[in-house]
Amino acid sequence: MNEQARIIDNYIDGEWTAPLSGKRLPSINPANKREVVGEVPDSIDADLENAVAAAEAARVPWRKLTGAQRGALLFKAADLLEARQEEIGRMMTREMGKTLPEAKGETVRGAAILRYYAGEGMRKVGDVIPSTDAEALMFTTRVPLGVVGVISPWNFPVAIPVWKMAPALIYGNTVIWKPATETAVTAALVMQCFHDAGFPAGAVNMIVGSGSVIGSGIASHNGVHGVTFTGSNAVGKRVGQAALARGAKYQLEMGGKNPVIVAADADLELAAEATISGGLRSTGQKCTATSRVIVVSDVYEAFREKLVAKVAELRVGDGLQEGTWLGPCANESQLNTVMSYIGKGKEEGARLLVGGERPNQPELSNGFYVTPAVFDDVKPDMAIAKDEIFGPVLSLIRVDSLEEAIQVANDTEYGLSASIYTRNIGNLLTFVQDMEAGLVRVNAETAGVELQAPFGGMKQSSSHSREQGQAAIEFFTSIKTVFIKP
Ligand SMILES: NC(=O)C1=CN([C@@H]2O[C@H](COP(=O)(O)OP(=O)(O)OC[C@H]3O[C@@H](n4cnc5c(N)ncnc54)[C@H](O)[C@@H]3O)[C@@H](O)[C@H]2O)C=CC1
Ligand SMILES: O=C(O)CCC(=O)C(=O)O
Repeated sequence: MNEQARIIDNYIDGEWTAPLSGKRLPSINPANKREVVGEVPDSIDADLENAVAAAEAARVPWRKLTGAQRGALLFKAADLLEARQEEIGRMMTREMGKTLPEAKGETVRGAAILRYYAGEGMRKVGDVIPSTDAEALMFTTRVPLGVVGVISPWNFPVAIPVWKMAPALIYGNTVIWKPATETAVTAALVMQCFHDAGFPAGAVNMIVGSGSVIGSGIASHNGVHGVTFTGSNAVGKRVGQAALARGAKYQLEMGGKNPVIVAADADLELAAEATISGGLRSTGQKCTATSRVIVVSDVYEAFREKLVAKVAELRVGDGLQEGTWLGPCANESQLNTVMSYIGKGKEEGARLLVGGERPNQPELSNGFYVTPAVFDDVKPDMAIAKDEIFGPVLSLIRVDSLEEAIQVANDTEYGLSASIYTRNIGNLLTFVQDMEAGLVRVNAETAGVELQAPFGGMKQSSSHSREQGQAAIEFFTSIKTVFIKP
């Protein structure tokens, strides 16, 4: 990697390697589309072949290290990531727009994830099970899948790939990582931490290129034994089908249309703050972002007034500038999607109360900015209430009772995260029991994933698998049942 010019290479077999196509794609600053942050590889199948060969050659020696030895490398990578949080955070902000405090926070979170999984190298991997044969010893152990493909999106350029790569590596797999091209310079800085930590050649590799060539190539390559993906539903399904067709293991983490329910007894101040933080931080570009705000009629007007007043105060701007609360959309196509949903919302009869416009300050004119929007009078069958927008758009939906609130909240093809604001124990227990989501949160925003707990969705939000915490071992290993007789 050339640090000065930010010309990024692939990382294969322990070395930075130029793409065989000789071609690179620009990585653009969404706060200023004239600023090219880096030139990143536009790789071809032959680059992927080299990475698969390197990961395959490394896989037995890597598996044969002890968990403690692998863990020591993860601890080193964590220290480097943490020490470089300023540089990595700034690059993340320049590549995808989230504010610098969020970007640095995410980098530190990456270090915490690496440390958590470093410790996993010393924990138990199986159980002793009584055999029906009195002389035999029967137990389970776990073995790595082999070569794991990691396909990651641009919205969490550090945390998501790290929460996939760290468990893959600690359990003895080798890795081929395809980051999103939009954030591939940040990815290269992460990769440099693994390199500097001293991982053996081939244990972890990075190939940058288009999804249709490199992403799809990983999903369908017979030399890749497991594929873990986070991104859109449309692509996730294709990845899953390609892996299934050749008998590989796969894990998909996809969209959400996450509701917050505001009950009649809610602390409205807290609920409004959490709706804003959960829905609009990172410019609404989280799969756990709040987008449907379901409010019981007793407090509807009072809550709406608080919410709109607070949203109107949020400062949109360059994520590197102090005081910016909300950066631009990550890329032009994301901005176009958001603007088209704002148009659809108006056409379908919802009332735009605030935001939803391109800001008119001259200093923002070259960025992919949109002011945070709140729609009123949203009906559950409108597009803005059904589709994942992945932008700073909140939809207020009025209901008459908690029962109706939960029914509306569940009326979606997604089931990732949901939250409720209430102080009534009956309400919260009903919500916890009846809500169809992988993550349910009471008096807390819908976003906010803890690395030591399982994370994943129901319905179309995931392949029904879970990531993070102890759950990760289920994907990244296979159980082997051992029966031994003297
Ligand atoms: N669940 C989540 O965290 C995310 C959801 N999204 C959703 O997806 C929408 C579009 O965003 P995109 O960046 O276009 O997401 P995407 O699903 O196209 O991209 C995610 C990753 O998959 C790769 N990819 C693309 N096409 C592929 C293919 N045919 N085979 C294998 N890999 C492929 C991409 O290069 C990237 O690394 C967003 O508006 C949002 O709704 C996007 C990013 C993250
Ligand atoms: O809310 C978070 O911290 C993680 C969200 C996430 O996984 C995503 O947006 O893809």
